[in-house]
Amino acid sequence: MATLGQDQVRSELSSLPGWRLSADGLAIEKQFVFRNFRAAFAFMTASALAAERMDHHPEWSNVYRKVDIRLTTHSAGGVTELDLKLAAAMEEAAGG
Ligand SMILES: C[C@H](O)[C@H](O)[C@H]1CNC2=NC(N)=NC(=O)C2=N1
Repeated sequence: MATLGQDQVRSELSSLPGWRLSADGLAIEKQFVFRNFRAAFAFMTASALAAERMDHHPEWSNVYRKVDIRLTTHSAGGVTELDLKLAAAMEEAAGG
């Protein structure tokens, strides 16, 4: 799958609140902050199921009620439509 240009990524991110292009320009990123660990982990579970359905997987870490996420398409070496789709699925999983 083809990588998207930085201008295209920025324009598509306007409909994904809190998401930004990474400093290296190769990924999109967001930190989610939940009410507590239970809510953070429920979000991760729902996101993991969406990721499996899409066969597209996040780089992420969790500390207590925060989840830091970086989405990139490893096989393409940058951001593709799949990353934007997974970000949208994660917004859904977060109740957005
Ligand atoms: C074989 C399998 O489809 C690939 O390894 C998939 C799995 N999940 C993936 N996830 C992400 N983020 N990038 C990939 O290139 C990727 N490749």
